[in-house]
Amino acid sequence: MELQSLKYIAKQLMAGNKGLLAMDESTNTCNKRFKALNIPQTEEYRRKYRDLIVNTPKLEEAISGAILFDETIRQSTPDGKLFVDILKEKGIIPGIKVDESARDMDGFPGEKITEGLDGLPERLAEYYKMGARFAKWRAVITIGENTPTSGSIKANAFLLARYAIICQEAGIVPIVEPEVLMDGDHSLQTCAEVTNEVLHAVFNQLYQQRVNFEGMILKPNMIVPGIKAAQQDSADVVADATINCFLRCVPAAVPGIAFLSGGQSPELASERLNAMHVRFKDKMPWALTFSYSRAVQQPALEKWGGKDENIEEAQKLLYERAHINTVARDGKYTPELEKHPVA
Ligand SMILES: O=P(O)(O)OC[C@H]1O[C@](O)(COP(=O)(O)O)[C@@H](O)[C@@H]1O
Repeated sequence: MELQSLKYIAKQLMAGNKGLLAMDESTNTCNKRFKALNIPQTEEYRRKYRDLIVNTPKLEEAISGAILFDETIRQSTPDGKLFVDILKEKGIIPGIKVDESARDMDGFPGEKITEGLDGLPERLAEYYKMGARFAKWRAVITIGENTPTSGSIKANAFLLARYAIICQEAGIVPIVEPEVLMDGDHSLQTCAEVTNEVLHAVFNQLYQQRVNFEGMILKPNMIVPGIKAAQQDSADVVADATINCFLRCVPAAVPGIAFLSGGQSPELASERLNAMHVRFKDKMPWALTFSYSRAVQQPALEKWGGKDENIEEAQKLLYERAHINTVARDGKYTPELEKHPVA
């Protein structure tokens, strides 16, 4: 595949102050989130919810690309318009999650492995025809007493790299997502050490598998303490730890880094992204943005609650959260913005 077109897509995805919208929750994950809010866990309700998202007014002002799930890329509005076509008309580039989710890793208690390479070239060819121009694969790394092991880091990194080169050969920009989970009570320092090791392993494998760094995007975790850690560090500390780690591990040829939110609150995810832009303005070789699922969608999902009469208000909240993150990408976020998100 011509590198020029991969580079062009990656550049468009990272353009201006926009970010990526992760709306690719697998059926299991989506149902889990619906269940917590007593929303029926059916295909029709997942369709209704994704309909609400893609039809959110002004979404394209804040979002450059949207990652879809296989079920979603085939879905449409009640009058038969494919979601993927609605996104394209808005100038939002459609993307597709192609991994088959993380599952328990055989022989490695407490760790996960993400698979999904079987038939990938054929699946990508179909998604390309449907309009997808980028893809995503999420590997999961768990911090525990005896984890992560080097065996699981290597296996996940290798699979990420094979996925990435297969995408590039199909003309699709791979988003490479090695997520070090926030679960647990570990310190920020531990998250930094593990993330450092994981990113080195991932870029080593990407290099060995001949992935073009110019034609990919990295979707990493921020370096944060575990959700149950006694000490919760400030946004500035998180920003310094995260960007200093990336400066050591992520080649300058990579055009963009787009964060997952990983269970941070929407406010923290915005505040931390902002701190990185304030503290490292003009010092980062890559574009840095968001690719949040929960930290952008959660307030809207809660407002919707499965009820048609709440769609408009939920869309407003979705747009506001996406907009706030564009402000954070400009390094202009203030907590005040939470009260009056759109001037
Ligand atoms: O359904 P899965 O494979 O568990 O993925 C869950 C989510 O993780 C993400 O990669 C990141 O989501 P968060 O921003 O909520 O952490 C999303 O793109 C995806 O929807």
